[in-house]
Amino acid sequence: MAERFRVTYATLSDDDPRLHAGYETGVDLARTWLGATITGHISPGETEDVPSVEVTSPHDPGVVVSRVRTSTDRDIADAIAASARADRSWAATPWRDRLVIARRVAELISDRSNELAALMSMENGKNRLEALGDVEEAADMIRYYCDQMEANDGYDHPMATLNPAERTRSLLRPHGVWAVICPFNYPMALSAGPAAAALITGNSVVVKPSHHGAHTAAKLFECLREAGVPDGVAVLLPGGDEVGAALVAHPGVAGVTFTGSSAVGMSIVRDFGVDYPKPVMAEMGGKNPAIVSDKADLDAAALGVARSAFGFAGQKCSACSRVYVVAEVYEEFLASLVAVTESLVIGAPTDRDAFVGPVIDAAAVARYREAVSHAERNGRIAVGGSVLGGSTALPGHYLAPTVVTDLPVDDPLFHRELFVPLTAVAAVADLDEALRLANADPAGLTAGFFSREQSEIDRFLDRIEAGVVYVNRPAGATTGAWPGVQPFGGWKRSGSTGKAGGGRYYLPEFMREQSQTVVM
Ligand SMILES: NC(=O)c1ccc[n+]([C@@H]2O[C@H](COP(=O)([O-])OP(=O)(O)OC[C@H]3O[C@@H](n4cnc5c(N)ncnc54)[C@H](O)[C@@H]3O)[C@@H](O)[C@H]2O)c1
Ligand SMILES: N[C@@H](CCC=O)C(=O)O
Repeated sequence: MAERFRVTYATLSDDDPRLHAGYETGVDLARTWLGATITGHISPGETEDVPSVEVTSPHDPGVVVSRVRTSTDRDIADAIAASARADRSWAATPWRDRLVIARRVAELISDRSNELAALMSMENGKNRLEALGDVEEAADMIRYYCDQMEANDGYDHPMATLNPAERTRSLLRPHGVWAVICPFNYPMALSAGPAAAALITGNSVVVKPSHHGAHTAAKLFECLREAGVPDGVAVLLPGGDEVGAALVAHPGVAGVTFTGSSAVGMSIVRDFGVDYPKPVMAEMGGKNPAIVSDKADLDAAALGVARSAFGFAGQKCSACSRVYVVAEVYEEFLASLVAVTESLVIGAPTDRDAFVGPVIDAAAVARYREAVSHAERNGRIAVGGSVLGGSTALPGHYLAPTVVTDLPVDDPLFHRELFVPLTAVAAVADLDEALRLANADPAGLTAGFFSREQSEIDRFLDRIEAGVVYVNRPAGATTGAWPGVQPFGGWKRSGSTGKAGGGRYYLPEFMREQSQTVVM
């Protein structure tokens, strides 16, 4: 086993050659997995021979990463039935025993972080440090949720009594079959995290990955099996959007954690639980602002904004896609941001030095082209603006990191989540105007602020409407939360529950309270 390194999203220095040697060994192993057929639960009578989707690497459309077999309606119905049967004994398994298994899963993930990260780099284009971070975040989420279960005594507590002959306890109990629907951009952390939370709290879980995360999810399922999660307790159901829709429409699903776009998330929030209310956790899109005061360290601000705007080519829900800068320092900040942006290395995600990799698909390239041409007509491109893919070195969906200026503050580029490496910058009169604009958007996921003045910091923290906020963070103005450190969840259009993953209030969302009074 390769030596372990703990890479987080705030890891800025990566000059240890052993880290890179480990990852490169992972690349060699992951290459041998390319082209595999990804299947999940296949019902008796169904075969592998149903429509499958060929998933190619965003870096190189000539590389087939996987063939994802589409789960059939029968697979889905049978998987949910099997999951419901398995859940009875899983829910009855003492929670401490469930934690032993979950912690084994976390160790297996950490042991395999190099090959899992390398596979992810090929599957969705995430660069090596970010992919290693995604894998390690998955393991740390599991560890954190285990610690939370222990810290809360399995959420089983004695209550007061009104009669000496009576004993009452309050306990949180699982719901049953829990669906986890995952986005393409964090295929380990955002499948393993919610799935582990569901399992630790005694639910069985059915996971529907994105096509560009299905291979990584299949490797997660190998860890679950090897750690001892019983058959049926965790089921993989690969497929497209229609599989996700069929899963949430099935009456046997008791709860759902969805992570993805606001449009899909809001439709699930509206439609899930027709006969009676059922828990739905929807973690959705962002349009995350950074505010730069005239009292800021402008170099730190430029670095933090660039890392958050262009890390994973702008494809994080937490990406910084709009920046409001107090007019006095606007030109100086912009020059610094342009310089940092020009210095970013664009390259194959498995390359050691690459910071910006490809975007996920041709649809993302089309969104970028449209946004750039809109910015050229209505504002100014300060840096970037070109489609780079198609060369021998960069055959896939590569885009230049782009900073757009001189747009009116109500321009759609300040409000549409684009999920490409493009950020819009505007000058504002003061912090009050910046806060008003930041809060005017219906999204409320993350936000960042740069200022050295405490009274301004207090005002920002008091008034900003977002679930995850950072002040003076060059490692990421709006990105880079870590489980147990920064609970991650959105306000307003960005999240449905007001509680956050990787935080103290997450596990109870997967359970329902029962008070039990017994007269002796
Ligand atoms: N708030 C967060 O924590 C968070 C984290 C990561 C990504 N995101 C958001 O996710 C989006 C990017 O991911 P994406 O492009 O994979 O999102 P997406 O909404 O297109 O897809 C997410 C998942 O939902 C499935 N799906 C699609 N239609 C469905 C339906 N009608 N019913 C059930 N499932 C359906 C997809 O197949 C996929 O597995 C961005 O908007 C980003 O901001 C949010
Ligand atoms: N947790 C990640 C974002 C996940 C969304 O895509 C961050 O904090 O940057």
